[in-house]
Amino acid sequence: MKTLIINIKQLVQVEEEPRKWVTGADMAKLGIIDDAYLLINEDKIEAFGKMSELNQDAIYEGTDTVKEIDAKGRLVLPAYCDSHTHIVYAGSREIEYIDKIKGLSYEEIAQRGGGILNSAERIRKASEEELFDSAYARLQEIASLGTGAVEIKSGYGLDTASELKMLRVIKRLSEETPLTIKSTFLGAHAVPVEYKGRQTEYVDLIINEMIPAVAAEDLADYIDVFCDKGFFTVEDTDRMLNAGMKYGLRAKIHANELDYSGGIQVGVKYNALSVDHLEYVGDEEIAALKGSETMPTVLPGAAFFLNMPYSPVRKMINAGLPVALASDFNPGSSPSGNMKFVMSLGCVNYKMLPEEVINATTINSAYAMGVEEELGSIAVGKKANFYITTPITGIEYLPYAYGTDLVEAVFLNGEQI
Ligand SMILES: N=CN[C@@H](CCC(=O)O)C(=O)O
Ligand SMILES: [Zn+2]
Repeated sequence: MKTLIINIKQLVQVEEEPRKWVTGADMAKLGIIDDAYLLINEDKIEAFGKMSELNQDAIYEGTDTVKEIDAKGRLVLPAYCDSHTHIVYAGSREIEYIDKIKGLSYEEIAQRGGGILNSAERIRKASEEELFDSAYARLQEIASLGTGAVEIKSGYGLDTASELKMLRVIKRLSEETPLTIKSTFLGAHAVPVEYKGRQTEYVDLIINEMIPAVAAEDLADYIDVFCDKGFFTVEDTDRMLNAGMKYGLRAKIHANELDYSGGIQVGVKYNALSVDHLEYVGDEEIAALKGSETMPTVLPGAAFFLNMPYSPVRKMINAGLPVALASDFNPGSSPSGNMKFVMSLGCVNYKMLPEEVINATTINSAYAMGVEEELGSIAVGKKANFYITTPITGIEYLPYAYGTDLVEAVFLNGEQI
């Protein structure tokens, strides 16, 4: 079955030659075809181009069914790739939100047993079924907002059985939803209460028990560590990434959210796919990232929600680096997976241009979750994951109208959801 979309006002993020990522000044460039068509064959992109070049007869030849959609006045963009989320969780944390409004810091809330440990207590009590159902509903919500691929972390279990439970839920989500899902083991998200004061022993548990168990069931694509002040040290991180590497788990880590933690450097040392958060980035961190294969990933929703300093995105782009943006959807620091709002925050708070935030949430975030060969742009042979907007003026309107849902239809694997 083929789907032909005609009269597209702007077909956005088209690539004749697929790239792995977009860096530096190129981030402000975007392939756009005005007055375009897009042809889908089953679950893949078969062709695209200008309406004036469309040969309808050739498309209909030898095909029984061609579904035609007239997109007059509308834009078509590749679905977002959200490369950093914690979407499997039990219960919201609006009480901490109030504590934050009253002036408590993220670290103070964590020290009082709130934060990640609060979510850990709840996830340990929750059944796999409950976790699946709530995460499934969140995935449906983000898919309706235009997200087609998502990375999901464990990290609220903090004991072997509960971490495995979370990862099994992620596996089931990837089997039972049309979204493309990558799974990350984050046993080193925080030290659980029962290991308080015994951090090294908890790290030993992760290395000797959790990582082998995760690998034995083939439950994760990546390994993550929260390498930051008050959480895991560079030495802990080094040990865990080294252990993960032996089981084929590439690093994708939380780094430099709370301080110049050394997380970026240790991530690059292990050829991490991405280092995420990056509120504290100076010349040394930029030098470490230059020439590496590691995607600097910024999480504007978390910095906004926690009222944190903003990552020096402009400085990184000016230094020629690529930058990805992700939602960090989680109950504590970013209770939203709305990638259009992430783009708006990128523009307003990080002075990124609309072209830059689109690159950062599509091709670059696809790289940051290891799916850039199949997703993240409109290119022949790539998976047909895209959305059609409501009638709008152009790409600038997307981040500008920050509170309006402008998604009219979402297609994942060639099918409208
Ligand atoms: N910074 C570390 N971890 C999460 C927060 C998780 C939570 O507070 O529950 C993050 O990415 O923001
Ligand atoms: Zn996170």
